[in-house]
Amino acid sequence: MNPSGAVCDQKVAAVEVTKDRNGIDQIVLRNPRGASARVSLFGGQVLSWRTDQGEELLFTSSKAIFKPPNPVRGGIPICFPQFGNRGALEQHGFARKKLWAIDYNPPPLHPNDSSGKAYVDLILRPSEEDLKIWPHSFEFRLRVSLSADGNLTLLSRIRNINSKPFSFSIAYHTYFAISDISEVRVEGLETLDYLDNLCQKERFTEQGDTLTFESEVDRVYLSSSDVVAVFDHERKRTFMIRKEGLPDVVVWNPWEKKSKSMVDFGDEEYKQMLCVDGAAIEKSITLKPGEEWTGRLELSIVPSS
Ligand SMILES: O=P(O)(O)OC[C@H]1O[C@H](O)[C@H](O)[C@@H](O)[C@@H]1O
Repeated sequence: MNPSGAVCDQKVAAVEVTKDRNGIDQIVLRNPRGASARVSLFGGQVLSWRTDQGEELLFTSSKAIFKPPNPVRGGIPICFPQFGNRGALEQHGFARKKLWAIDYNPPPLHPNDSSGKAYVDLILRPSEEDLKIWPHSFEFRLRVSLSADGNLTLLSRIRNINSKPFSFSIAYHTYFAISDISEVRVEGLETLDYLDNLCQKERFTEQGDTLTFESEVDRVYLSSSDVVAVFDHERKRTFMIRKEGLPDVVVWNPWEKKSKSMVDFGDEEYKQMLCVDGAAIEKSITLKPGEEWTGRLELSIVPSS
């Protein structure tokens, strides 16, 4: 481990700690081919994921507000312990607005989670304030890693260190950068039931073979398979989303009207983003005292015709 607590396999990868304009640490992960990822301690949020050609794969709004306590509009905000307004907490819970810490001594993981990867271990523990609004002691450990082939993995371990059970929801609210919303399609959600946030969370069944976009979409697909694909015809590439412990998939594009009502969204920028999240929302996860939940999201790209 280097003095920062960020870790890498020295032979193949590099990890660097920098500060953002607010003095908050950011960790830059690099692989030997030149792919990179950048993670902020604010929110434990991945803000950038680039190919070895330097091409950004995650969307960040040109009007994103980089000043805490606002979460950054883009990258991969973590919604925890609540998704959206499905509960008594603020929208998407508090984790995305908290300062996480580097975890210098994480409990061991499988060697496959480390070897050949650049990675950093982060931890979030509740503050006194958090405990007032959500009275459950937890440890949320997050490992963000970049593999030699440029895949980005977010591995979460959430432990109940309280004396009573608690339940939570979680989503990795992944803003993919796309060529144009009218050029993409999502596969892996066909025939699934979904809850439509645009219709008071009413339940519908997906009828199409693939999902394409012509207007605002704000849905939670239920119990999907562990692989979902976002095809971008114009860029001739496909994002592969592999997930474990995350049964649901959020699909969100605000379209023109809603994005115009958001102060941190640039004009027409809704065309260049699509959120497809690995999530556990409909059935919240319950942890008994001492229990731990593990969830994994792995993102990769493959060329397509
Ligand atoms: O603006 P935010 O709080 O970041 O939420 C952005 C979006 O997140 C999810 O996709 C919700 O389903 C949407 O209803 C919400 O608009």
